[in-house]
Amino acid sequence: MVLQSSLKNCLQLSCILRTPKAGFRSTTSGSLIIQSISNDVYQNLAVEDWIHDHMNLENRQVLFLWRNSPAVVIGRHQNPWQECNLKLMRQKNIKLARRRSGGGTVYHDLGNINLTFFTTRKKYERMENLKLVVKALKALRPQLDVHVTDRYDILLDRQYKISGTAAKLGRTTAYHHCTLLCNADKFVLSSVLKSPYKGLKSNATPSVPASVKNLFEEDPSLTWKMLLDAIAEEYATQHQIDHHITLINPADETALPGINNKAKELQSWEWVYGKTPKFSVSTCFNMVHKDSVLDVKVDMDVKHGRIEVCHINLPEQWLPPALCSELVKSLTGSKFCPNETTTLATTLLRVCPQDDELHSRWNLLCENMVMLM
Ligand SMILES: Nc1ncnc2c1ncn2[C@@H]1O[C@H](COP(=O)(O)OC(=O)CCCC[C@@H]2CCSS2)[C@@H](O)[C@H]1O
Repeated sequence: MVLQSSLKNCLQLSCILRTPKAGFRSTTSGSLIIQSISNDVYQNLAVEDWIHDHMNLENRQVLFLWRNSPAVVIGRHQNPWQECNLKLMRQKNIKLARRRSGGGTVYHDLGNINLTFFTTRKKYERMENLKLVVKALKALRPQLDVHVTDRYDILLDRQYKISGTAAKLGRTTAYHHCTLLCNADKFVLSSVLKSPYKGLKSNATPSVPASVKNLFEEDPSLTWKMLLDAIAEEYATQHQIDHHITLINPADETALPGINNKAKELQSWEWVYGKTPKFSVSTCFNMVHKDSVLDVKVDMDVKHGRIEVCHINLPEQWLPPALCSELVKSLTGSKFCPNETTTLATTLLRVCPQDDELHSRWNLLCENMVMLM
């Protein structure tokens, strides 16, 4: 398989991809296999958006191949607080992305391949695409026991998930995308996909946890490049095109006009957290102060990622109600986010009465509130 130089290809691609949406080509063999040169999850999701919004898929189908540096990708209608361990992700520098398709939460790193199949809405066929992937795997290693389930997972050895699927159906165009676990970090995968929250209630789509396995555990002689090539080969055969992969640079505004704005939007707090369906948190924590332990109960309603209603229940003797309601007042309307809460707590503590005892109690309460987020 020849991977041509990215620059040359992006220039070619700018001509191919920028065929006006209304433009019409009379053959179906204009199908394309493209691969991203970026490992940035937001840029790669932006490529999906771009193709979905700008390409005429009437006479051409597109297969997009991409890999990301460590990231957790939640579905369009999911709640990140419910699906993953955000604190651990911040510590490990693992990005959080919300995709435009529905479904559950998955972990990506360079040991995971993503495949996006673009078609018209009419030709959208998830089962056919997944069968193509299975066929490619079998062509490479006939002994692999891989099959597609009725929920569009690909299983290895009848029990281990190696691929998860999601889709976006637009008015005229559609895409189906799936993962393929090659040698992703399974320890990180399972630890980041565990939420520490107990009292969280929401109608957000829940994920369906599964036992996962990497293909390379089954056959260490495989490489991700071999898998990509095998899939490209099978796609090319089925679409009667040449099997070469065209490299694409998702930061290339000339080839993909408007792409950088799409990536920016996908990275914004408003999209990633703000699109979370309304949820509530009811929780308790202990505050150890001097020799006593105090139980604090907190109830919050969160809408568009912002605290809409907040109740903090703690004894009047411990903190004057006026101080507690100052905190509640500034939390209301603010982002359900540790950074924002830390900033507003710092501001509040500056105007707190210069009483050391009260100051330290209030500080303790603020610290505990930050830890909830
Ligand atoms: N990378 C990867 N591949 C396969 N399975 C995974 C992966 N990461 C986690 N999981 C397992 O799947 C469940 C969630 O399964 P669930 O069925 O809830 O969700 C999915 O499968 C969604 C797939 C989305 C694919 C898109 C393609 C391009 S961008 S993301 C999770 O709890 C883990 O047990």
